[in-house]
Amino acid sequence: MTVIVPEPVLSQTSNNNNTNNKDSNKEIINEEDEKQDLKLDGGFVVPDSNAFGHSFRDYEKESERKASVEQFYRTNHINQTYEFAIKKKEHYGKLDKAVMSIWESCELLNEFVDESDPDLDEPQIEHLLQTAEAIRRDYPNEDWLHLTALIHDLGKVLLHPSFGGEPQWCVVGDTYPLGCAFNESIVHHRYFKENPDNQNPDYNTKLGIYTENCGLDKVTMSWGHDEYMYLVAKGNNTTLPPAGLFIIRFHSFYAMHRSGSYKYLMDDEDKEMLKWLQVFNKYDLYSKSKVKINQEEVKPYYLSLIEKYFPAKLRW
Ligand SMILES: O[C@H]1[C@H](O)[C@@H](O)[C@H](O)[C@@H](O)[C@H]1O
Ligand SMILES: [Fe+2]
Ligand SMILES: [Fe+2]
Repeated sequence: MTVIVPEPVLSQTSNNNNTNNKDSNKEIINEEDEKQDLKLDGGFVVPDSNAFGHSFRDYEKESERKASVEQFYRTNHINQTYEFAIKKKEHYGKLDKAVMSIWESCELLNEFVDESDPDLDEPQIEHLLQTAEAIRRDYPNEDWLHLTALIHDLGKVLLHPSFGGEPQWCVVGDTYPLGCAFNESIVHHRYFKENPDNQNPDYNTKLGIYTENCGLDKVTMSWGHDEYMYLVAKGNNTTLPPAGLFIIRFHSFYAMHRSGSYKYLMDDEDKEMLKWLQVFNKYDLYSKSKVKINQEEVKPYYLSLIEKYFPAKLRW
């Protein structure tokens, strides 16, 4: 079956006069890229500040979450090695941990707050619904995008005891390639100094074990909820289009989709898919708020999408 994914809507008149939307988080965002992003946002108005009154993704700003988020990234950066990620992928790729519907696993996320996130301290299910509902408003005809948004963070069920009760440092947070040098645009980059791969001459060069433009599909990313949910979706034969799978798999790879690093690992198809990921990212990031979605009201719509794109029960 061929699934045709339309081009992202290029809104001619961006209704966004907000010049204050650059995250002051040391991410190098090129002006041109930023302008292009805004045209791609389908009309979404980027808020000035997060629920704590700060700019989004500001990892240096003093706040009630700063110290714990930094501690999170320290542990993450020291422990995510190439070998570690390969082992986790093999282990979880078996999909023998649980059999469960998509909605059941959404509900499991009710109890978790993401320790890596400076912008949100609400249970994860709120974030899933906020993202999906925001993107649905601006892209009413792309139902695959609504479902992608609903499930993009579902891999965080790895935190749950019935999935192995993994610690936060290998489930949440931004992701990055392993087996090659850590790029400086990665949040709290300095903590990689203590990562053993940083000393390994096979892994600490620009390309490391990869070849120029080999394609992200060939790259082993740090282990977390993105890769896990990708494996679950693929392994259960979802009919979501490739762009949906790409969003799920790389939405935490901010060094690539926001800072423009690691282009040398991408192939032409990745560059095509990136357009949709950048559309999605606006909603993923800027819909984070204290506003609650009425779950019971929207549930029937999402159940119908789940039924369209997934089997009733999935192997996890
Ligand atoms: O803290 C957040 C959160 O864990 C998200 O789910 C992830 O996708 C982001 O990359 C990360 O910055
Ligand atoms: Fe995520
Ligand atoms: Fe998210």
